[in-house]
Amino acid sequence: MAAFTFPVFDLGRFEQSDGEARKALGAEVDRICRETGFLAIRNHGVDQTVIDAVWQAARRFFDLPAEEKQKARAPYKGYPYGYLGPELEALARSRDIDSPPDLKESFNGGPLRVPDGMHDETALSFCYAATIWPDAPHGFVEAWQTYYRAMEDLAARIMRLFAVALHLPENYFDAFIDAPISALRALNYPEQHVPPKPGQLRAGAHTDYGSLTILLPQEGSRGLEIITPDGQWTPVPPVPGAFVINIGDLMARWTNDRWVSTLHRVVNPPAQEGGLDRRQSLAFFHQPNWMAEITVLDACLAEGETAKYPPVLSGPYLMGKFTSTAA
Ligand SMILES: O=C(O)CCC(=O)C(=O)O
Ligand SMILES: [Fe+2]
Repeated sequence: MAAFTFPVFDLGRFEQSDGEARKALGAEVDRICRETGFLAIRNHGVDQTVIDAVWQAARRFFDLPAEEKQKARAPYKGYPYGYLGPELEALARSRDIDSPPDLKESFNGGPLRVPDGMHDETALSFCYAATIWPDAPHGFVEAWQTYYRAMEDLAARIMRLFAVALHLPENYFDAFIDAPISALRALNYPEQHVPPKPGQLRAGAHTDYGSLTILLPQEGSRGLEIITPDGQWTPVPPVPGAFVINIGDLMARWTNDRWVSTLHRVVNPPAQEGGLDRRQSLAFFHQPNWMAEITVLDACLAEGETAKYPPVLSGPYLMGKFTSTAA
């Protein structure tokens, strides 16, 4: 098999295209989402100052003393937002694989507002639960919210690209994602002064749960790996100035598994280098509206083929996935 090349897609070029060129670019994305489920998006239009501000804010937050960070901690196990300290999550457990906790800490935030008329008690106590903001560093909340809004906008543009890739009307997904329940997570993988336990990783092998994830790994950093179509763990190379996008389980389901929600993980820095390689990342987990009904797309069913999955509601589906990973 030919050596795997990580796919890179130019979003701005797609958005300016029309006619046959647009169809061809959509077909390219369809092929990538069927084979790899991961791609880098460049020429995405997100302002670098917005990225730098949240990156620095997250770094300054993670640099605070542990007691300071704990003031913003999630108040109980399973609470979705706030600070999640070291060794509190094992992503591999989402696949029923017993594993030591991941070697990371994170800060998590939810939707910026509760939509008018939202009275669902379960939604209000889960995805619309309050984000527990830290008091420091100065400017954290503003930088976070500005980046969150930029990610919501970028995710909506990528969903339009996905609609074209699936031969759907370009605005097909718009009604499913006009009150999305996405979450933003800042991750810090500390230097490893103590060797990891057997089987312990920075992030255990998992798939993401939602429609798509917009990942920003630390520039030039190593560690993120995906299973490529040949079944091998393969490093995602740094692509300067690009976001890494991946399909989540809900999108795989929506497309009747035409598109793949690819297994990925973050491996430890090489022990021979002393484990002294801190790594930071930002992950935006895009998730359709709480009440969006996700029914296998007709466009993904060949003549005579039937859907593999019954319809699910986006919010309750996410909740079911979420509860399995607390360590
Ligand atoms: O930090 C990374 O590069 C990936 C993190 C990830 O896959 C996740 O949190 O779901
Ligand atoms: Fe992930």
